Amino acid sequence: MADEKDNLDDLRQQVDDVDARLQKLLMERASIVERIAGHKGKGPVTRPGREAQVLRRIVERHSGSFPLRGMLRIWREIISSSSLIQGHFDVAYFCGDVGPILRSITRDHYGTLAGLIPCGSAAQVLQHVSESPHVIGVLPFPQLEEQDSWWQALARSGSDVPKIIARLPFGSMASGEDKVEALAISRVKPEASGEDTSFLVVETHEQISRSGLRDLLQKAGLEVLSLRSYLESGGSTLSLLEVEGFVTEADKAFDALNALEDSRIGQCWFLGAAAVPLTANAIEKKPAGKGKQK
Ligand SMILES: O=C(O)C(=O)C[C@]1(C(=O)O)C=C[C@@H](O)C=C1
Repeated sequence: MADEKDNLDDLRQQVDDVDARLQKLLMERASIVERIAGHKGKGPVTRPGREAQVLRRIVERHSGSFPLRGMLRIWREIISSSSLIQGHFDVAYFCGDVGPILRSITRDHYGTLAGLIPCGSAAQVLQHVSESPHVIGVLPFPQLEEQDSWWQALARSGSDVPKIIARLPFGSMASGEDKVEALAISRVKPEASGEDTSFLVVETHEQISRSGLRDLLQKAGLEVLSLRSYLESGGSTLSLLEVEGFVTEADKAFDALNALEDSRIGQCWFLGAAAVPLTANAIEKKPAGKGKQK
């Protein structure tokens, strides 16, 4: 029931006023972003760690009836448009088995204006990203027992080797598609967001059980969250590990692994890191829908 004090025209006028203020604030935000761009030089413009911090703050502050998922979606558009103010970037995504879903996850995350490059294979995505610092790649999250997965191509050294920089969807936005996850790769250096997981590849020369490998890594101070293994033709095994925290080659855990001097362990590579996405729980616990909030 409408409140008798409220006059419809007045209320619409108030909405118009709020819209004008919002737009003015977004234009002000854009001019600040232009100044941020001046600090970045010619390098890549996106900073996934910072983006995660911005979105987490949106969740913390949120209250009232405006749906949080919608709010996050708006902010993804703001952030992506703000990246494009600073410089062009394209997103190459793998349109294999889960192609249509990966496309919509990519579009949700990188916004309406990002140029999307559909790729028929993960190798093509990797090639686009390797060739340009202005291309981000989106690839399916590695599955448990895949024999041929794209992450093996990142297990090498070199400054032009792409790194994992983000995990999508970050805001668990498109309902029904949440179960499909993807990883974004780029030549941007991964940056910590304060709540991250990292991806490492460890080579092992002899048969070693999953739990044995987990124990060894724990000795080096690494908390393994998940592990995927791949047997190479030469007989050694490559294992992709997702570990707790932001752990780069510069981390003491890498030295600790070498210091173990365990002959079963070979090389170890840092593949990148990603901000831990918002859980559906964190989003749903925020009120949405009709009714006044405290
Ligand atoms: O903080 C920055 O570096 C920005 O460029 C601003 C901003 C944003 O809109 O908040 C935009 C793009 C980056 O990926 C991260 C954040």
